Amino acid sequence: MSIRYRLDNIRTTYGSRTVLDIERLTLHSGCLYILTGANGAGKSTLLSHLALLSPPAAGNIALDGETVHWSNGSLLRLRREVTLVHQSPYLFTGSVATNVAYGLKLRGVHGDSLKQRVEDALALVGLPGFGQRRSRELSGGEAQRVALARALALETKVLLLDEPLANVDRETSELMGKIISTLPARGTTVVMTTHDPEHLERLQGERIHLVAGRLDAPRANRSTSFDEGEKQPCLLSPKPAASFLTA
Ligand SMILES: Nc1ncnc2c1ncn2[C@@H]1O[C@H](COP(=O)(O)OP(=O)(O)OP(=O)(O)O)[C@@H](O)[C@H]1O
Repeated sequence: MSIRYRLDNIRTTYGSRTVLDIERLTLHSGCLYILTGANGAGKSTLLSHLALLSPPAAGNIALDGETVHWSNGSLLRLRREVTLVHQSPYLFTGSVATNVAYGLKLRGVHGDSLKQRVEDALALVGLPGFGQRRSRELSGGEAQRVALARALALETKVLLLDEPLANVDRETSELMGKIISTLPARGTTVVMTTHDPEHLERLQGERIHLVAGRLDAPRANRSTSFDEGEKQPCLLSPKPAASFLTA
């Protein structure tokens, strides 16, 4: 059991308007969190903080016990532990394989190992053999799955998904839901947003509910708030697999 994120006294403002105000939020390794809330409640803003892409106006974020310093070289290193998949993910012109390989190449993966990880990731999202397809010729649902494959290939400690199941058909949604559900058992911290109550039921994650930028009903977020000695109910696996793509 380990604490992945600890957020303290987070306040985010746009002009004079406070859009996020979170006193304490603790997220663990090996957990799936479902982030809910009405339009404008602050879900994407919270995801962008967790992705370490934008700093809050005030407050502290620690990832794996390391406080994030927003202007320091360690930020890039910490960012590599986190992958954010946007609701309308951007795929580069070119092949699907080029897209999936992109982040891996940046991390120094090349040759046969790169090829294998790309193929494995595509197979995982149910698109085996799609590597040579042109990304611009994909349907919306296929593009969404390629974006998920690109994220999964990186095997980061944290996967943040902004409405990953919103624009896909039921079959794809069920497939992606199943894939997402397997990740916590491998040690990954997954945070995904949804507006669909069915996903809450189906994915069985720990719910984080935002109302106008604040955590709603502390009881609903009980398991996300760490108190010494409190049982952590969402810890699924004490031993993350070395590589889930080959597991
Ligand atoms: N760049 C920005 N400038 C000004 N206000 C912003 C900006 N980005 C977000 N906001 C405001 O911050 C609040 C939270 O927005 P956010 O996108 O985090 O909500 P959300 O819960 O993700 O909404 P949705 O479900 O519609 O995607 C909203 O009131 C939004 O208008």
